[in-house]
Amino acid sequence: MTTKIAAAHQVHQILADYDYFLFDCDGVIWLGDHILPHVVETLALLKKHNKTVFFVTNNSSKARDDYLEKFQKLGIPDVDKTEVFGSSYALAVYVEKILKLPKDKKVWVLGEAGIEKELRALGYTTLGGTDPALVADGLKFDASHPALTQLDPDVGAVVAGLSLNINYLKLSATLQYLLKDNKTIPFIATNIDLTFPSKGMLLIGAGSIIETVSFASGRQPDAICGKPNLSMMNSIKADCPGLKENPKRGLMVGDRLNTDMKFGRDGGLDTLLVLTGIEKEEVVKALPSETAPTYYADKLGDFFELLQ
Ligand SMILES: O=C(O)[C@H](O)[C@H](O)COP(=O)(O)O
Repeated sequence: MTTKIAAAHQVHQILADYDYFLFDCDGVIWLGDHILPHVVETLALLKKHNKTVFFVTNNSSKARDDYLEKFQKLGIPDVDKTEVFGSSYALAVYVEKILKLPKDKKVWVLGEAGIEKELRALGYTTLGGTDPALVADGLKFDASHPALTQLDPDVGAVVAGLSLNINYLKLSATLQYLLKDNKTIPFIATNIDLTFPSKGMLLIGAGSIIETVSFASGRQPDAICGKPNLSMMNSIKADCPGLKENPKRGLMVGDRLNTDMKFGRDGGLDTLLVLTGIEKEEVVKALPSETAPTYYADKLGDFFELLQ
């Protein structure tokens, strides 16, 4: 059973019950480059009430510094890098801390600049990714392309995420590394979102791209670093002892059940689903209590609007 937030007294109750607000971004804060209605005012309201806010996004196309620019551009001021947790950053930390990939090993990237930047910031050399040789204008597929025929022997990990400039060459080159050395090169993914909410439509999500190379290689990723993986939650809790001690004072706000809501629930937080991204109200209302969000709302901006 879930409760719809539709009245001012419910917003007051939420402000009284929670100190820590974790926000998903695509489909909650913005759709592409469009900020959703009254999000700026809602975030300002939370700051006014001294709430702690984190932005937790599975979108790996940007690094944390790029997100700071995006927040600024969309009129959300004063976001600090420590408040932004992206799957590109989570993946880079995984490669360094969990996989312990030596820095003289290279990383093959199926994805965008966000992953490359976060890996390079930790001292890794990346291949693939946004390399212009793989996306040149008018490039026709050629099975003798060096990306397919001259595999780099120093590649020690294959990472995959949202790839907005995907093509057959990039997918096929990724497949070569996944098959190489009897399929032993570690395969790390950012996230499992099958679709990507954009203004007025759904686009192909990172999960669908990763599924393509998984299917072709017969391999599943060795790790998926974004939501709902709890290593991201543990990093947030490590930076926020209050949330760690009392997760029930935390509210995870998202638009997708199998990533955002599961992430919040598994982390011991209460959850709020907004209907501006992936899920539909009739689905949410019919969920059994184990998977239903604590609350749902038409949009995040309702917090502000209901108090007017
Ligand atoms: O396909 C993807 O990577 C996701 O749909 C998308 O970018 C998720 O971002 P989030 O909703 O976590 O901000």
